[in-house]
Amino acid sequence: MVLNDLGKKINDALSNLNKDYHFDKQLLNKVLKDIQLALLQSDINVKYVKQLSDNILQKCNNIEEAVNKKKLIQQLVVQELTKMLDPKKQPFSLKSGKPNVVMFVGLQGAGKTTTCAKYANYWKKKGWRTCLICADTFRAGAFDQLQQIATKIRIPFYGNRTETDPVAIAIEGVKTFQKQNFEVIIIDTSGRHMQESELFDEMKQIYSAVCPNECIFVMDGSNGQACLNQAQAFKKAVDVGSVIITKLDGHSKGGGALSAVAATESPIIFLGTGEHFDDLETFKAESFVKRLLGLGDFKGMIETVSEVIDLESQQQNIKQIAKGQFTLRALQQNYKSILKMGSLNQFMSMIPGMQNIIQGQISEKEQINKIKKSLTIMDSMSNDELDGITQITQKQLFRISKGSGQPIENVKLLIDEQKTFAKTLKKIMPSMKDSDSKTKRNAKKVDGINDLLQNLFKKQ
Ligand SMILES: Nc1nc2c(ncn2[C@@H]2O[C@H](COP(=O)(O)OP(=O)(O)OP(=O)(O)O)[C@@H](O)[C@H]2O)c(=O)[nH]1
Repeated sequence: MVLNDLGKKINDALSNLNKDYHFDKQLLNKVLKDIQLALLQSDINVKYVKQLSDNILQKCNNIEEAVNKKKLIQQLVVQELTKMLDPKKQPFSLKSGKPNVVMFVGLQGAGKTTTCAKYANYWKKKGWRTCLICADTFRAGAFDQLQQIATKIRIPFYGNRTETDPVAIAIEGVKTFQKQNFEVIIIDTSGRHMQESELFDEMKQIYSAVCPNECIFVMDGSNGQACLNQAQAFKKAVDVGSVIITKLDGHSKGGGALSAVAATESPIIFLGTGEHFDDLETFKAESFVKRLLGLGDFKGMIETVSEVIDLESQQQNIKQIAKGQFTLRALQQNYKSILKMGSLNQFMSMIPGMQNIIQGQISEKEQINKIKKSLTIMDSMSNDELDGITQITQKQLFRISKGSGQPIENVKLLIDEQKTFAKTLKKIMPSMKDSDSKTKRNAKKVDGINDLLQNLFKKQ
């Protein structure tokens, strides 16, 4: 995940507090110094670093009495980092069935066009009627770039190659899509330099003309603490509702951008973590900090799982699983749910300790490919085969392999995988028999998905 190094360094500092050590003020100061160093190395503003360690020190008055000192300080670090990154302001939430107009602004090359596409893809995957408008008439090629991406992710696109007025394009695009009952109408605008007052005026004109429900400021995270001035300049010009920080992949100094934006009190909603459409991580301060420190985020995980799995419509599936019948169809449904969850790595980092397990294992792209291959194979199976009514014979193996275009070994591997999951579930199901509460059902789904995910991350 983003800022892996920071998380590792803070954890290294905390490991000095193992119970066996003799604890005194000197040791506490050393631990706090190491934490300060880790934060400074990831470019977090020195003012925040000082504030954070002062606050922790103040709350450590009775630490000698604490049974688990490491845990106490870890909790304080989580609290203080969360406080720093959480502006306590709720970001805009989309209204279902209504046209939500979302305008993207930012400096030249910050990653607006790419992020518009990622944002569109994110909401489309969640079932929203989403579309894209190119109101960038400044950069030659912006029209083609967005149109090509829109085609790739199958999202309706509006642009006008011959019109030179971005305001007219934005108005026309919004009108067109409103008439067609689109719910998320995304406007990409030209990139600006902070000194270019004309382009700032143009941005204000588009803003006034379309009155967006949400204005998102896209910022290049590799600019570190300079992000603060940029965010403030844009906030002054238009009513920036929230921020997306891009290019945080592999940027060890990403803490600078995070803390700088936090100072503007605009909620950060997503982080851009790569050039691909799926490289977008949702950002919630507490969840982010917990995952950063490898503590997992069960609340976030349950929310994610409940969001993508319609428990009511899956009653039949759950009943079957409860009887220990984990069929290929159940596996197919679970794999489809996993694909809907967005970033797999982000999901995995919600599981405590999983961060260490997945490091060095197969990449997210490889996992997704593996799932997609399995789904292609299952698409070539009959209903009876998926439901376990017919045994899959050698002849059927050949048919499925031919139909899916996958080698026969992959078909066998998938069937073995399903048998392993079924066995595991049979073992753990009896302990759940006496429960039917929603939370336990959700927790059970999470368990099942954990098993699947753990397996996916194994090197083949
Ligand atoms: N590594 C990485 N690259 C990114 C990310 N987001 C965007 N990029 C890359 O940044 C470059 C600029 O992205 P664009 O989306 O064209 O930027 P823009 O803000 O629309 O550019 P202008 O319209 O000229 O202002 C492209 O090469 C993108 O692939 C990210 O999260 N990570």
